[in-house]
Amino acid sequence: MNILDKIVLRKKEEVAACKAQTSTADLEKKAAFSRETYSLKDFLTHPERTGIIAEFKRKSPSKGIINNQVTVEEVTMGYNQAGASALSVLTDRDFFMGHDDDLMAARAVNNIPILRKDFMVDEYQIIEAKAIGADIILLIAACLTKEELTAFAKLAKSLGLSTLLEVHSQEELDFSLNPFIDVVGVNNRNLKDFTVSIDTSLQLAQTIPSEFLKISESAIDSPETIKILKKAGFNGFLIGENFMKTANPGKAMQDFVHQL
Ligand SMILES: O=C(O)c1ccccc1NCC(=O)[C@H](O)[C@H](O)COP(=O)(O)O
Repeated sequence: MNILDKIVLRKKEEVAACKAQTSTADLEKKAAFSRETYSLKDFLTHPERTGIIAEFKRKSPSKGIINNQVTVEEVTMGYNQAGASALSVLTDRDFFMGHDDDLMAARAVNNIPILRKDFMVDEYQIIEAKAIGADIILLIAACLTKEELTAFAKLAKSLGLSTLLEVHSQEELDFSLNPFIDVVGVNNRNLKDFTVSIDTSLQLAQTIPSEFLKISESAIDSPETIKILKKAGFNGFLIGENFMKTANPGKAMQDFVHQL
């Protein structure tokens, strides 16, 4: 079984356990559920923001521990000050050492959009995302059917959340677009075998319909790569490891941005 299938299998068990503990009616009573959300599209195109979606990621299946010596507050505030258009916070525990508490902590100290970076397999998680203070959900085409992608994005829209659709191939792009999607992300990492190539973004750039903003995700490790991706038409760039592997990820992003 590949890693993505393992993650999805475990996620379905986790969600079933959460549902047994906390109802959606209880989630809807949380204070964050009623807050006004920030729009990913607005912040990606804001002239004073960089287009970078900066990720808080302690660990990953491909790299193991990246950094577990920093706090979510210091890192996300550093990213915000360095001009992030949005924050991405991993909430998956078993494979990424994330937690819902990390997102809530980031929410408490930041006023820019936050992506709940997790593997969405059930509508319950979308309601939960709103209840913990997220503004954006991620839908990974490789894990979902066309019907699920439409239903999940439609629910997100009805809650005021932005949807980032993630694809890795032309085939995924062809079946997964729907009118409720806000932004299309091309993941340069093959989540089944961990190989990475920026060419994935460059190849798909032209075939993403122009009504969608587009972002490139993963393995972005230099300002030169951003310049190439911008030329290819990308509006946003999801970066995790390149910043998180340093002792001060916020400062690393600031230095990176100065070279753009
Ligand atoms: O990063 C992994 O190893 C991974 C493995 C399996 C599923 C998802 C995975 N990563 C999620 C991501 O796409 C990245 O965290 C994100 O795009 C940032 O990538 P990077 O800048 O390379 O840390």
